[in-house]
Amino acid sequence: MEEEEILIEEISDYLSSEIHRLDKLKTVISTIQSERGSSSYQDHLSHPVNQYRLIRRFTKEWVDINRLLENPENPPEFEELLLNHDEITGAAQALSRLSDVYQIEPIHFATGNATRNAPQLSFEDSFKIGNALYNKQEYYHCTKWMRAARALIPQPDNTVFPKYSDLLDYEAFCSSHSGNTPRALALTEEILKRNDHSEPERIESNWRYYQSKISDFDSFPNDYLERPSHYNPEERQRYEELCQLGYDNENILRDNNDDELSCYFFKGHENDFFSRLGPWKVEEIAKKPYVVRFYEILYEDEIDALERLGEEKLARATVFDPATHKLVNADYRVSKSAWLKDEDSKIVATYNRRISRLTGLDLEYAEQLQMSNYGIGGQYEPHFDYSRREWDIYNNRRIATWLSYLTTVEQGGGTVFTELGLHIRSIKGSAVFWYNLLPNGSGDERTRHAACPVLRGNKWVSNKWIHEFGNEWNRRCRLDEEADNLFL
Ligand SMILES: O=C(O)CCC(=O)C(=O)O
Ligand SMILES: [Fe+2]
Repeated sequence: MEEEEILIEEISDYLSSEIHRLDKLKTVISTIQSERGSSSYQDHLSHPVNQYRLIRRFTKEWVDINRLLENPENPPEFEELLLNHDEITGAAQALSRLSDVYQIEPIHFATGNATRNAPQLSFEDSFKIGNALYNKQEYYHCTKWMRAARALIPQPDNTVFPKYSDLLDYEAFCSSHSGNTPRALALTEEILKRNDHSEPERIESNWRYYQSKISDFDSFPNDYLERPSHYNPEERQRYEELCQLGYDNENILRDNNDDELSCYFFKGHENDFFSRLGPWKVEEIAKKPYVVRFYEILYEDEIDALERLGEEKLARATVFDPATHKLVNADYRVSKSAWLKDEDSKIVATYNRRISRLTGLDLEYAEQLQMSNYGIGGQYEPHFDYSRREWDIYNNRRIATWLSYLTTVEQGGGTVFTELGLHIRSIKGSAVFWYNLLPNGSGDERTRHAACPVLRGNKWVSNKWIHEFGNEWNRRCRLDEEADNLFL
């Protein structure tokens, strides 16, 4: 009887720990299920908040599940899907970038007011994002996310981690490091008043420290936060203002309305019978320099095929290790671009021929077709497409760019020309063309441009960079004139 009693106790312990384990598993899996929602994957992931949450699940919830499954005989194998914490940091930085460029306060991301039909972030998520930024010493953004977490924390907070006082503590530290010590002091005083922090001595010593630093700042407004400066603040501001045109009112395309622009049907170059029979819709976007958009330049099935080819190459680049011929868990960031050759598909070759026919330019020296997919907050800061390195200047630079859009982005994700004051929306099936070099061969600085971060949607573009060589007769060297139509 005694032996049996011990056995019963042991089995009961075992049972209750197993029940506890299974309960936990159940809770985690149902959290995951509820976050996944019921819309299509494409639609779901068009929201940056959902992209963040997917990344978070593979650093937290699935890691927990993996641990909870340690004993059973046949656990599903998914270790190679788990992400390390850098991914959360990347996502936190991306959300903060969106917050800066589109002037959306983190609390609006958290409450679902940032994009149409947006999901919400919990206070834990806001804290986690703030914490990742704290670890990266990005105190300006850390302050904002901690503040959002504080606004969202359930009250009273006895059962949650972190507690309200912990959030105050983080926010105080980040405020102080972003230059607002009076704010840090006020927040620390609030912690002391609450009298529920687990390290009261540390909080008191913080309070003394902030107090000692404060005298010079007396007249600071309480919630003042200075945004860290950028290496080129004026261009940065122009870039952000132009990007903001793509946030909501999609009809506004430009803030510069000086040129007389028109739309026309383009019947092609001499001997282009194809275009004469089926002219192309062209919209002039700027005259000097000449920038045009072709509409309906790619057909639906071509777009699908190009995206598929691009995706295959992107996927291979991230998970396939050619040295070992094995699937590897790449810890470097996912590359965004893939290059497509004529031989990859008839569709690529056909499209390249079309580009050549419409621009009147020879593609023998052109680069392969580049496919780019922008991830969470994906962007490309202001740049020139032509090289400005000394050596390259005499060596076959990119004379022109043919930029195709394979998706329509719901919010954000336009291309902006910072010198021209232009915002070009990403419209599926269209392509924008411009010359990067003046007819005398020097770089045209007015072509400085950038890709705005994708706020909502999925952005696929493709670049075809056409070079000088082979085009000596197609676009002749001239000293004084600039291109003011497609064939100059
Ligand atoms: O994606 C865009 O809108 C522009 C991309 C770009 O400028 C580039 O890849 O050079
Ligand atoms: Fe570019």
